Amino acid sequence: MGGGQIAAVGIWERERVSKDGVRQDVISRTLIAGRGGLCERDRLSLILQNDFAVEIFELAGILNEISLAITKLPEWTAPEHVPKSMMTLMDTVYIRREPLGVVLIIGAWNYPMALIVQPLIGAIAAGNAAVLKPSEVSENTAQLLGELLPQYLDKDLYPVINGGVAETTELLKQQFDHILYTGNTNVGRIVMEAAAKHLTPVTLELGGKSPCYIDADCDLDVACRRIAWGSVVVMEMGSSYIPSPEFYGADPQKSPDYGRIVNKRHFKRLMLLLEGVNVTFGGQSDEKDLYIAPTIVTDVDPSSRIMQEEIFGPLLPIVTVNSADEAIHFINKRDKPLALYLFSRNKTLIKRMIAETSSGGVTANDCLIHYSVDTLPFGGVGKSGTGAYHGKFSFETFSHRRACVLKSLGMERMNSVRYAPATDSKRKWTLWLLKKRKGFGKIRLFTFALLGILVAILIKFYHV
Ligand SMILES: NC(=O)c1ccc[n+]([C@@H]2O[C@H](COP(=O)([O-])OP(=O)(O)OC[C@H]3O[C@@H](n4cnc5c(N)ncnc54)[C@H](O)[C@@H]3O)[C@@H](O)[C@H]2O)c1
Ligand SMILES: CC(C)=CCC/C(C)=C/CC/C(C)=C/C=O
Repeated sequence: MGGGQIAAVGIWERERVSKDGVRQDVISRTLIAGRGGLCERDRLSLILQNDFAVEIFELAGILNEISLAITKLPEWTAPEHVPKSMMTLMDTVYIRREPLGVVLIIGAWNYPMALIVQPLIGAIAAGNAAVLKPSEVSENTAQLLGELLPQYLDKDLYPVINGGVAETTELLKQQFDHILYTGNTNVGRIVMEAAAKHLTPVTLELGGKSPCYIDADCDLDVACRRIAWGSVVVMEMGSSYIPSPEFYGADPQKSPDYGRIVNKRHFKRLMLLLEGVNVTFGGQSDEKDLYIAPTIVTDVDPSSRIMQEEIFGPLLPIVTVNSADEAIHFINKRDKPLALYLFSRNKTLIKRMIAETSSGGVTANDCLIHYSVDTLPFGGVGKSGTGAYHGKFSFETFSHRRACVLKSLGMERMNSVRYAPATDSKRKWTLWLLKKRKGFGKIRLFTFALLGILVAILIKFYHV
């Protein structure tokens, strides 16, 4: 796709969304159209085999966010009236959310549908056109998105560009109004560099290592089950780390619920991480089947590869610490993670660990749940990412907040205090007028008007 074509899409969209009434109608219809398309389970199941995982981890979030956006759109797009200073007391002061223009959404392979469509919902709700670049690693979903979306959404406004590094590199040369990228930190740098050439703002949804602390005061059985579930969900793999057949039977390779490594490259990468470490559970693999058993590694050296690199597979290294303080120190010595998981019965300790560390999000006594709450922003901090989305935060990410002050041409006497020639009295009045008064939002317009008139009389009286 050429830059001209993308720019043209942006201009047309900007014109089309410039009237709020039209905008809401267009957006609602677009979201509803998308919803119909994505609900078509018969089409999806052609390619997506594991219905439970697809429905719960990919589609549920998408459908809930579409409903939320449709319901909340009038509220999100309404002008937001804000507290005023004395100087703007008689003016209309508000924030207007406007579309940014044309945004680029680049997805990763582990939730290939959700990582493209969830940001897209926010982009559409905010009134943007969006170019979509699904991950080529999950090629079936990429193909499905390429086939399905143009059937339900305007293909000029929401084109799907499929391809690999070469195509993404070409796309990144174009000028966009925002880029949301999900993927690894190294490519995150490439995306940010390309965006910087056009001064394009970015949301980077990156990764890294997310620590999980298990306190001595904990129900280990519950913690293990929830951590096992969390590992499964993130890795698109499946097995309980508990040495029991509870989740997947005696042989996870035979379980229909247990996934496979996404491709040979990732299989080899994971097997390399296992070299020279102490495997205490699992470790079996079958390259032809891209299968790696759920594996626990203990007595890990913090400088080993498995502790340095992001894993993204069914390998769980366990580091023993002697205290919560040591765990906090361990976490703070490393890059700020995308997520932090804390398991303890001690609520005071959980609050302390949250206060003394930093991460994109936290879930206590479970894994990943903060991702599913659409009233929470989802994103990283530091090396795990910049910016956030989900629910209203997606809408905000893809909106420009335009500061609007609408004055009348009257009240010139009050304004005169800031005009030359400067006097001490004018200086004092101006400083007073610039002060923000608490509680203005609750005072009625009538009281505002009275106050304004009073100020004007005082200023006239003092001949400033
Ligand atoms: N923060 C989040 O929400 C989130 C969610 C899922 C995954 N992740 C992170 O994503 C990573 C896994 O994804 P991945 O990076 O292996 O995914 P990936 O290989 O699917 O790549 C992601 C995207 O980057 C593009 N890309 C790859 N190399 C590129 C290059 N040189 N130049 C330009 N574009 C390029 C790909 O085409 C793809 O669309 C992990 O680090 C994981 O933690 C983060
Ligand atoms: C549906 C429930 C209960 C949780 C959602 C879990 C989920 C899909 C997490 C994904 C988190 C994510 C994108 C991690 C990054 O790699």
